[in-house]
Amino acid sequence: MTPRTSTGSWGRAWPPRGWLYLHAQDATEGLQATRDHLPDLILLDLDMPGTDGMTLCRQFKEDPDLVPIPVIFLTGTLDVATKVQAFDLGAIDYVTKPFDTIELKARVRAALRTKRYHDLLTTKARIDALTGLWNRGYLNDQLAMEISHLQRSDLALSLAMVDIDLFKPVNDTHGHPFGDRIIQGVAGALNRLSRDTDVVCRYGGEEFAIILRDTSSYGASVIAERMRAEIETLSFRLGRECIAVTVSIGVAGGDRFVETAELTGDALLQAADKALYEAKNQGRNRVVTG
Ligand SMILES: Nc1nc2c(ncn2[C@@H]2O[C@H](COP(=O)(O)OP(=O)(O)OP(=O)(O)O)[C@@H](O)[C@H]2O)c(=O)[nH]1
Repeated sequence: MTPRTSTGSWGRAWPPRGWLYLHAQDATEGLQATRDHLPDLILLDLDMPGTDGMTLCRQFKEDPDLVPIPVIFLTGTLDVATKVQAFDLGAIDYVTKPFDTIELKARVRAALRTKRYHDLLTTKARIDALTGLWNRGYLNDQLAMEISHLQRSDLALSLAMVDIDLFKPVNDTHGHPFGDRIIQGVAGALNRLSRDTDVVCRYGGEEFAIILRDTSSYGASVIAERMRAEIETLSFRLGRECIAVTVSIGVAGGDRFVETAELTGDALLQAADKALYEAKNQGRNRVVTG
């Protein structure tokens, strides 16, 4: 059964204008709707046909994709032990029926505000300060998530590791601040040449990693070659001098793994890293697909 958008049984005052309200009849439908729509907030009853609200809340909180979504229990159950259990499971609020619509809306607004702060902090903690790209922690999380999605679908996934060639001499000759400008310039080019759905990260130092969603290893090698060629044309001015840099790129695709079980984030990272090492060995400024 498909959850419907509606004004629910709370009359015309609900939902407030501009909010989309999805209504599910039971836990199975609720879990599916939550996975499909990733709502900003969940209002959850305790007594439902089949699985009860407490069990469903535990399922939300055990799923890495759903755990950040605030859950407000909306129930007729008044006893303190149940309330404590709900909060211990991760609920953000507990409202008992009959409730006042104005108060409920205020509690929903407060929960959404808290979620926005949480999202903002989470995002900030995952951004590399020098380049504005995602950092390594975010890459690892996204890679794990993408691979788990991949194992449930037919979509492709590739990873490219990009490393600036002979960067140490650039730093040693022209200084660290100039080296930083080059890292920023290369980061900007990688970002420009990626699709919105790609995840471009600074992996560390002068190394970058790009998750290419829905892309075969062949497609990824074409994109990587485009990036390599573009970066080669960049020129960084320092006084009267113009400095150019090149990058080596290692590409690994999920399609190269015969056994799906062997495809993990670490395995894809290792395969891309091995290809990068090979690109360096072959003379740098090239793309190698593993
Ligand atoms: N300016 C600057 N330099 C950095 C940063 N992080 C790492 N580096 C420098 O990047 C250089 C990396 O050098 P190596 O790992 O020896 O590699 P490379 O000289 O690029 O040589 P190949 O990778 O073999 O082509 C080191 O000198 C690091 O100090 C940073 O944030 N800013």
